[in-house]
Amino acid sequence: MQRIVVLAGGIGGARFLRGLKSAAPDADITVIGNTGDDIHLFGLKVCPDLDTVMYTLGGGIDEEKGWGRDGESFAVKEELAAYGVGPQWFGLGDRDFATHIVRTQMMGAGYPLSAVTEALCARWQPGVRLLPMTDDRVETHVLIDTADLAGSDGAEEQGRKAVHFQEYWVRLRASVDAHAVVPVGADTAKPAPGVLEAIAEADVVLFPPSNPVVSVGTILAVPGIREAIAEAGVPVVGLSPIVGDAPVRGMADKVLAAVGVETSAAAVARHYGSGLLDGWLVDETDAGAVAGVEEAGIRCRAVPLMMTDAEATARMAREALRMAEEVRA
Ligand SMILES: O=c1nc2n(C[C@H](O)[C@H](O)[C@H](O)CO)c3cc(O)ccc3cc-2c(=O)[nH]1
Repeated sequence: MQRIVVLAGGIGGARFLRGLKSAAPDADITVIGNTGDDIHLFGLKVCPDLDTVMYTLGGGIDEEKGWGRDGESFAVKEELAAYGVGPQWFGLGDRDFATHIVRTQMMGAGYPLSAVTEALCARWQPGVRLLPMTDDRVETHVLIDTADLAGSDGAEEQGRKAVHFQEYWVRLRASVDAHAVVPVGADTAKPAPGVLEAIAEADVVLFPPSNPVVSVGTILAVPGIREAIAEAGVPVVGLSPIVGDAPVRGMADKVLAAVGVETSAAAVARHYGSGLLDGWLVDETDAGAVAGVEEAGIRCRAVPLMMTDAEATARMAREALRMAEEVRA
């Protein structure tokens, strides 16, 4: 049986995984999920990327938004607002709240996030083994100018401030410049149980079209994970989240700029580098980038990369697996 390890962020990773499951129905898939987006709200631990993968593969996702539960209502959020308790900019629905309550309760009882994730997945049956990248607390913070924060009247001394990734992404809609992206806690985090073992036993490692900085980049920032992938000696193939010099969805350009990477399919491949990446798929629109990526020592091909429907997404997954076989040969 083919053993596939996938490093996944939120929506892009989850949708790609759906395609991968249909392209390789018999494969044993382990997903290493980003937890740098996690946030504590109302006393609850919220894990957006793990939940997005779990709900998407388990059939409980809001398909239109790509995050949160289907058939959602927002009574709790409205009641909290009536008490003047925020933040209101983060849309937690009633059904979703139940997940965070169960998670927080189990963690309060001493279970690590990896065990809690397994327990939540017992209900959702995502058809993959979903592991958080770490059981330790990692929080991605984004450094912005204080002048860009609402409420700043410009009179106070101007400087820089680190805000939680979700505040940057959801409240500020990544509308202001990011000067740095810091996965706080990553440097001392340990890979969660099973992560290094899954990588060591993998036949192929895939980077879906997830955000290279705040999703895949954060997972790679956990000491030991990047090294394990580089040393696994198996094909590592990625799919570009950048098509035609713009992110397919989300605002990846903002955080790419913060780490000094141009928003292009070729620049993202070079950012990962040939020491990590063996193969890279770019969209047909970016066929002109293929030669440059190959010059950087990474096998590259242009194929359709828009996850417009299940079949198109499955084709992308098949192309990634085919490229892995070519690399292996
Ligand atoms: O744009 C939004 N994204 C929301 N997301 C998505 C999420 O913040 C980001 O898209 C990811 O963290 C990026 O990978 C949620 C995800 C959850 O699991 C639970 C609640 C939310 C709420 C929002 C929201 O209000 N607005």
